[in-house]
Amino acid sequence: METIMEVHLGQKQKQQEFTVSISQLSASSPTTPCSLALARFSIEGQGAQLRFHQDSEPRDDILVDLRTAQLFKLGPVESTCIDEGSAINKEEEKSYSRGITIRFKVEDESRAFHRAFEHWKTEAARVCSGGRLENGILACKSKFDDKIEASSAKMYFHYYGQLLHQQNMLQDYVRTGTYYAAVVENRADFIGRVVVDVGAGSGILSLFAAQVGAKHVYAVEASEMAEYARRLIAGNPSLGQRITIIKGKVEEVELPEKADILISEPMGTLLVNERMLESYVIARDRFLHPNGKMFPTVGRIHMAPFSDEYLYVEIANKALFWQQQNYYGVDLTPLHGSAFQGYFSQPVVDAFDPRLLVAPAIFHTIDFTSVKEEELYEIEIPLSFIASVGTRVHGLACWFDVLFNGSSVQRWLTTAPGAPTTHWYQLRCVLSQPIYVMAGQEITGKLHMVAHNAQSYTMQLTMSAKMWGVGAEQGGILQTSSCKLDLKEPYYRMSQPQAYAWADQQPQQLMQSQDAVGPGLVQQLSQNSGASLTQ
Ligand SMILES: C[S@@+](CC[C@H](N)C(=O)[O-])C[C@H]1O[C@@H](n2cnc3c(N)ncnc32)[C@H](O)[C@@H]1O
Repeated sequence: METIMEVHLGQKQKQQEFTVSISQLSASSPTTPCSLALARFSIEGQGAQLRFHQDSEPRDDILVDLRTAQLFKLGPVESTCIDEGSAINKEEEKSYSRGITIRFKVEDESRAFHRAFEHWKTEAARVCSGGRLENGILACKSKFDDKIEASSAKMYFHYYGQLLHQQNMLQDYVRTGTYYAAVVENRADFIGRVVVDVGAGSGILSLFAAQVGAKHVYAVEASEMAEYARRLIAGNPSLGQRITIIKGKVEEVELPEKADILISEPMGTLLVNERMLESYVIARDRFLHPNGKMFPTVGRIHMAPFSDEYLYVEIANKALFWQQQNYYGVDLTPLHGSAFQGYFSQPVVDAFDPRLLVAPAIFHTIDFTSVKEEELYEIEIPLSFIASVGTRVHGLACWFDVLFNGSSVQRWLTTAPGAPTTHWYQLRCVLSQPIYVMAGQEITGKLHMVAHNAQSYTMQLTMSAKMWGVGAEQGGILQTSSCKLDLKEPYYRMSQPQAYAWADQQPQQLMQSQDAVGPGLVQQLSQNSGASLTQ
């Protein structure tokens, strides 16, 4: 039987109650007489608290700040709770120390209360950032909320909450087929194991894990897609009985046990867009046993300079509109420069012919098993290439691949140019000022990416042509070009006609299935491409 647990701390969802008898002693008031109260633990919008609700008005409730409170056993059925924090309810004095004597009916109840107290104290410490608002209310924010703008997160999870977008990913057969193959070929990594599916979406990867014999899969999904996943799993009962859908962010939910293996599809454009890799790494630190496996295990960003006159002219021409001096009698030219730069600040997303690359590619590796979440906030990649041909370099072409480092089979999922196209396509950063190179000349530079709170990156690209020929050993720079781009605002060029027909000219191995495509072939393609460049 499948279950759905709503675990989203910060909302009124987790509660536990005990009926007890209490009396209160505080610095400002004498001991109160014994009275019956409902002791209720909760993590709410107001923070983590223990509320003693007596028969009277809710405003007479006694609220205890679980981050600072301590509980001592006075006897088998009697305990005292010391609260040394500031008042949570604003009517109370701002700073105090008070004791609440609690009497239980039976010893078992006392034990259960102590256990719950410890559990909720741990929860309180974990979910509360420690910030206290002016009105004395605890501000509980998760790591996700701390770094991501609420409006961005809202749009993001709204997008993934729709079946049409999940379908788009499911219909990327290169993507989904490679995940399936990686799981099936490495069933030994899943049989009898506890699995966490990080950002489960429709639940497809959880179902794959259950198919190959996972003991239990916890499928964590923050968007409304969790409900659809529950329905999909209910419709596949033989697998669904080993899957638990948990609606919430991986940064916030609690799981009943640690995982042997994480499975996830956290890759965005250029691998890092959407900043979901950070959630994958947080999930690793929160849920994975030491030495547990991660599918995928490693990701690589590949980069190579390219030459594409058609693309350059197309982008530059977009700004021509602003060259008009008489647009209904208005001179638009003062804005031409800004419009021109604006178009070049958009990374171009499309599938291009690998023969446009003018040097063998280099790559930057991110090991998901060891990278620290903070290391993904800023990524700096030094660039160094040797041009294979003399040409105009229009910018940097980028793509990524990920490795499933299974115990039985190592499988790569690649988004390389020339390999079967995925829904990620490839990405090109186009320089507004191209640079000229000769065959054998060194191209240096830097790709600097800084994460922003709209779940993406600002990119700064610099490319330089180094001195070449006589005197080159002195290492001077002949020409430099830079541009700043926002990975969040790409130019999706897929609907545009491609300027070249290349399918029938590809090497035979490119026409073969994804099985044949690995990082070795990607390198080979990149090496070949420069030599056969046609402009
Ligand atoms: C790229 S989709 C992959 C969906 C599914 N695993 C698949 O392979 O078809 C990523 C999913 O992760 C979810 N997600 C992203 N960040 C998350 C987070 N911090 N916590 C939980 N789910 C998250 C998104 O809502 C989305 O459904």
